[in-house]
Amino acid sequence: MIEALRLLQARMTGAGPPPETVTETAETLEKLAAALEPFTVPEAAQIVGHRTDLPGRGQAMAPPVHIEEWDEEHVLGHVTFSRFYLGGNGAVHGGAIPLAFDEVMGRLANTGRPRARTAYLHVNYRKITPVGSRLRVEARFEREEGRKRILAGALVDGETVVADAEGLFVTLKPGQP
Ligand SMILES: CCCCC/C=C\C/C=C\C/C=C\C/C=C\CCCC(=O)SCCNC(=O)CCNC(=O)[C@H](O)C(C)(C)COP(=O)(O)OP(=O)(O)OC[C@H]1O[C@@H](n2cnc3c(N)ncnc32)[C@H](O)[C@@H]1OP(=O)(O)O
Repeated sequence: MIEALRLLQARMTGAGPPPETVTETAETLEKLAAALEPFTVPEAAQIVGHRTDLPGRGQAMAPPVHIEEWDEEHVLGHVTFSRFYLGGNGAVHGGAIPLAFDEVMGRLANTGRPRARTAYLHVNYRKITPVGSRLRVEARFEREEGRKRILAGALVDGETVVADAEGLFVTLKPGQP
């Protein structure tokens, strides 16, 4: 279902369909939304966001980062930004890149350590990030200072770093949401 939605997002973004196809598509989507409505559940019971075995934990919003290596110190993976993530002129939207970093660095920050949330994410856009290219995703745990965890990440196209990031993740106090 999530894979199919991702495909739909990409196809819809890239489409210039005739009015009758637009109407038909909208009706089909409304029917699908209505079919799912009776199955609305509390957050803890939903599938999306909880499937750590799926790219982006099953969130169709998050770019589909495929994790290849993952331990307490580093994460390695790859991602291809589909047409859905297009900003303009073949480049990925600047807001989609932090989504990928937050997902990967947030997951790393929360691996083998108490829960932490993103306090900041500083992203450097070094080159345009091309839509449709398979990119390497890297993240590493840099250091810990009390409740603060500093992580680094990079998005690499071949040998070229297209974006890199520093993230601060702060350990949550008991009872902190
Ligand atoms: C969504 C996941 C949730 C968390 C994970 C849960 C379970 C994990 C399980 C599996 C994980 C799998 C995947 C995870 C994938 C993605 C995770 C994404 C994570 C997120 O996407 S999460 C959403 C966005 N995130 C927020 O929604 C945070 C909103 N915010 C706050 O909740 C507070 O703001 C908080 C808690 C951050 C800090 O608040 P606080 O009151 O507890 O602590 P305080 O302010 O005292 O800061 C303590 C020290 O950090 C320094 N400090 C703080 N902020 C700073 C900043 N911006 N710049 C520079 N320094 C800063 C202070 O200066 C002080 O430093 P010092 O001690 O040296 O003075």
